[in-house]
Amino acid sequence: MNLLGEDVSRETLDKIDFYVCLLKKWNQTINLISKSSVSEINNRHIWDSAQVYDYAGHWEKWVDLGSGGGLPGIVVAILAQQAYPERHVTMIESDTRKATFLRNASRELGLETTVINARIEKVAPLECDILSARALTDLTGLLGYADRHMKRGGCALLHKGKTWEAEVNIARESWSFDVIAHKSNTNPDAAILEIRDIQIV
Ligand SMILES: C[S@@+](CC[C@H](N)C(=O)[O-])C[C@H]1O[C@@H](n2cnc3c(N)ncnc32)[C@H](O)[C@@H]1O
Repeated sequence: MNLLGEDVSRETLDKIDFYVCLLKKWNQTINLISKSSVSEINNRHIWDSAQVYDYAGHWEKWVDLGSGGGLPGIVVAILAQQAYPERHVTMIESDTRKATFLRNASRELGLETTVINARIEKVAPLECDILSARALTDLTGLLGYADRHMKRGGCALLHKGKTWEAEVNIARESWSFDVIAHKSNTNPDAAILEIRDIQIV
């Protein structure tokens, strides 16, 4: 696997394999990913999540909203761990059983993440460099969350499905922002939206 033009180490790939094992095991009792997607877990979830890492550039503080089973929060933390141990990932997840999974998986994987078991809108502003969210809510809602938790000059990297263009147009009614749409490598209809300079209109 190649990210940012760098080869990913054997150790990192082994951690990703271990994370996949944990996801599959816990998915038998908690709905972390849809049962129908388990057979395609690497492409549908792991490499799909890993794409945001490519677009992040330099960062110290990453916040992933509505992390569920750790997509993309845990994947990003694994990718950063070896080369950039000073980088920190915080995950916000309101479902207590999923938050327990995130804490447990982080411990088993040796990741120094922070898991906040609360609603995003109730958490005090986190001032992050990078904010991510996958399969959480529409773009207008995500921009409200980003405005709360991203620091000035920060960047939101948002997984969006085939409605992304319509969502951008609707969001422009409430927010002004700069956006670059990166075509998804795992789904031709989907995009990773790189969003900066968010301001309410
Ligand atoms: C559809 S899942 C997506 C999970 C993961 N990001 C993924 O791509 O598989 C959305 C997650 O966001 C959480 N969630 C929804 N609204 C939330 C809120 N306001 N605050 C915190 N977590 C929330 C849900 O509990 C759920 O785990």
